[in-house]
Amino acid sequence: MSGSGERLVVAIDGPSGSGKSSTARGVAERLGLDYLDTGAMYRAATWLALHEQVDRTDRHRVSELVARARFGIDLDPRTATIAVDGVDVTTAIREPAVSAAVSSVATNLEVRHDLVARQQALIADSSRGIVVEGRDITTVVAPDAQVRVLLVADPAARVARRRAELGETVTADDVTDQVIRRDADDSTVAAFTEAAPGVTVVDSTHAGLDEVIGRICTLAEPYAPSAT
Ligand SMILES: Nc1ncnc2c1ncn2[C@@H]1O[C@H](COP(=O)(O)OP(=O)(O)O)[C@@H](O)[C@H]1O
Ligand SMILES: Nc1ccn([C@H]2C[C@H](O)[C@@H](COP(=O)(O)OP(=O)(O)O)O2)c(=O)n1
Repeated sequence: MSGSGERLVVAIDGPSGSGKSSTARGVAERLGLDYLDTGAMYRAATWLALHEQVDRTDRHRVSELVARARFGIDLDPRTATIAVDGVDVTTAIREPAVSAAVSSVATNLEVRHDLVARQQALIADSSRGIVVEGRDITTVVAPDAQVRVLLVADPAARVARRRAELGETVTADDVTDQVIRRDADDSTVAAFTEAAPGVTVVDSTHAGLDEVIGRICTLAEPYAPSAT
């Protein structure tokens, strides 16, 4: 399991727009590790609930639907595709409708229990070592990871990044909803606003992507002799 010394596990948590996905993928590519985006799993569960038109306030129905679903998760950081019951949803899970609804599924504790178990199984099965990113990786999913990072950035920087990414497709209010409101909702079930003991805080507000990737690779160096 993670932390036992044989396989490197890098756990990265942080709020929306802090740079988790791009940073985690970059670290995984540089160190030759697998990559798991746990947010994509909550998004895929949300896509399924929307697709099946299940009432998301009916928490038990949503969790039953998710429990029956087969997730196809590609751990290659260069591709990182995700499928639900054989349907590739890699692009669909980034749609505004999924972003707006995902917190209602991510705050469903039955769904969390199910997805955390699946994430831990994927980590246990990774023979190369793995970079895992989300909101509760350093605290719940892989608290014994050798490298544990809380990636933060000022709210204004996070909103600006999301805005640049989404472009003309969304309004300023939508972007603020996707970043600030969603973090407030998500932080009711996962502690990603403060670093847990032993977790290194990395602030990306004024640090470029390459610099942030480099800092995390440096933290991993003692555990990955081939790391640069
Ligand atoms: N250190 C950084 N400096 C500037 N922009 C960044 C940095 N890290 C990521 N980004 C950009 O910010 C946006 C959001 O990054 P992303 O990795 O999706 O964040 P998260 O997964 O935390 O929501 C992307 O467009 C990404 O290229
Ligand atoms: N380990 C995780 C990962 C994500 N979530 C929630 C929080 C978010 O609202 C959604 C989607 O996460 P995602 O990382 O894709 O969100 P951002 O791209 O950072 O905006 O899932 C969670 O509760 N626990």
